[in-house]
Amino acid sequence: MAVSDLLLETQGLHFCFGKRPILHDIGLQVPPGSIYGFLGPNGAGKSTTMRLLLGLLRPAAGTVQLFGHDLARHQVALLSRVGALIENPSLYGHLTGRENVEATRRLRGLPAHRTTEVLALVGLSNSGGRLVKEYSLGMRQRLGLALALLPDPDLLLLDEPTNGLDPNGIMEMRGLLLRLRQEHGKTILLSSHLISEIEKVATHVGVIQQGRLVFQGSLAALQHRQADQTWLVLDTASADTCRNLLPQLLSGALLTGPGTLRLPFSTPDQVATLAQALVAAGQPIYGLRQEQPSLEDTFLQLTETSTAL
Ligand SMILES: Nc1ncnc2c1ncn2[C@@H]1O[C@H](COP(=O)(O)OP(=O)(O)OP(=O)(O)O)[C@@H](O)[C@H]1O
Repeated sequence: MAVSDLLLETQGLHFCFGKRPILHDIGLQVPPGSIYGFLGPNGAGKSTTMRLLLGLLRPAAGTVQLFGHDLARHQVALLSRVGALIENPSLYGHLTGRENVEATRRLRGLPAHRTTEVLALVGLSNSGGRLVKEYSLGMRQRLGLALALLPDPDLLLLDEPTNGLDPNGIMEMRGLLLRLRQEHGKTILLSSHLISEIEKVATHVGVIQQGRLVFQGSLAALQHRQADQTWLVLDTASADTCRNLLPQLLSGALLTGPGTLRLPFSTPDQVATLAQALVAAGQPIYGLRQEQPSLEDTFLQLTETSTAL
């Protein structure tokens, strides 16, 4: 994709807290109209990156381009087109949902009809008259999103928007994000440490591990990554014993349970040889099968093995 086609792009972004390097050479590429899942384990650097994107922190090196312009040079104008939900939204519990939206709307000098519109957008039209202290966590998150949507931004930056929500709240948030993209043309960058929450909504994915981007591309490309990889999974009585008895065949195998070993599948002959060797060594075979890694496995592999990249 040509550089100018990207709605959000960072180049060579570095950041340190004091002397401690936190982000290394982050090059995000967020296409317009995408839902970009920014994935990484706790402490990987997702929130820090999002703070840089919002101009809340300054990079040690590198640039942030929003809508084709340099954030450092046009911060106010560019951020007026961005809505953000970072951590828990600050809401007034003693006011109603509608009053909370009204307070922010007035502060920002936006037209009155926006309050009704954003409440409808996040599905809170009927609950707008209730006090926020009576809201569920899911409703609070959606109200936070309503505040972010007030200026009708082109880009939404959402930091772990489903964190702490129950399955129903997660489903509602997911439906809402899909609608915002499909029906309202929003581009959304959302962070999460769970691939399961991203894979149902994202069109694109960036995986960050220890401050480095270790994968970036379409969700299909991430799914494709696992397609050419197959595992051979052995269920037996004692995985450890098998590994000790057959070091040549099983030295590269991963113990995934007391009686389960996983190794890269190569050929059908490998299966036959292993089966024969196990029988000869007096070890039971409860199961010997080929398995395709799930998207979650791929994500775990990326975030476990990429520390040296
Ligand atoms: N204010 C701070 N001062 C010093 N170090 C910090 C500060 N904030 C975050 N860090 C460190 O920076 C690293 C990245 O943190 P960050 O919050 O960006 O990660 P994250 O991917 O958002 O994780 P989480 O999912 O836990 O929020 C972590 O090692 C964290 O300890």
